[in-house]
Amino acid sequence: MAYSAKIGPSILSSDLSCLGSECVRMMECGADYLHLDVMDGHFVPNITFGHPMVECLRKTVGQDPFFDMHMMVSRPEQWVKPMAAAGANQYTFHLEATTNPGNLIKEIRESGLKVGLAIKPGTTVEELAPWAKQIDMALVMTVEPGFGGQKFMEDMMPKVSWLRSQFPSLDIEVDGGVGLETIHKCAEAGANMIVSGSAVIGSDDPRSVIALLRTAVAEAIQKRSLDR
Ligand SMILES: O=C(CO)[C@H](O)[C@H](O)COP(=O)(O)O
Ligand SMILES: [Fe+2]
Repeated sequence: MAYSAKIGPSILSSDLSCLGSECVRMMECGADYLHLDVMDGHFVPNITFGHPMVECLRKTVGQDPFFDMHMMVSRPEQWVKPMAAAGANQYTFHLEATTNPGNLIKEIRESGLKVGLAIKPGTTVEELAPWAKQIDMALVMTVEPGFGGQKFMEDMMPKVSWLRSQFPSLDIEVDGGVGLETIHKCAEAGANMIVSGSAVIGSDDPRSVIALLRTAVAEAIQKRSLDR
């Protein structure tokens, strides 16, 4: 099985005045990667930060941590090169935000980044499927994008199961309301890249939460491989 369990804290719900040290803290607590939420106030009704912040975070955390950029922006084409120059590793754009996903995938790759493709809750997985063989990761949103701390949408799990059945080695990420109460649904459905914001950042013991999330996913992966 090509994919493995990876936990990527979303720093959206951390103290935004301390983003650098929060990123370092998450890596020290065992995070596999960092999920950085970029919002432009247009694609979603909220604003976070852009590539200048990413450049500063890269300087603070060093070269190793993998930055998965969740681009909740209306013109994703505009930020590929700036994000690559700032030190991003993966550029995850929304299918709903572009009329030419094929061209954008090509641009992202040519900039040396991995490609993630995200769908909002109202977008069907069949719309993502034609691109699945060209991307590194599919992101199935489990909340309406825009804010941390929302309730997990369990009715998104059939999308994850279907993707896992059709693309057995694809990295599949879930994002929104994922924590210790909801991880088992995600893991059983076949998600392997787990974004968790408030459940990790808000915990007194983020190290344990990250470890428990990873174990749940790793066990589901092992079970799936034994069932095959
Ligand atoms: O993309 C996002 C919101 O649009 C965030 O990554 C997500 O909401 C994570 O936070 P939480 O785990 O608290 O839901
Ligand atoms: Fe996100």
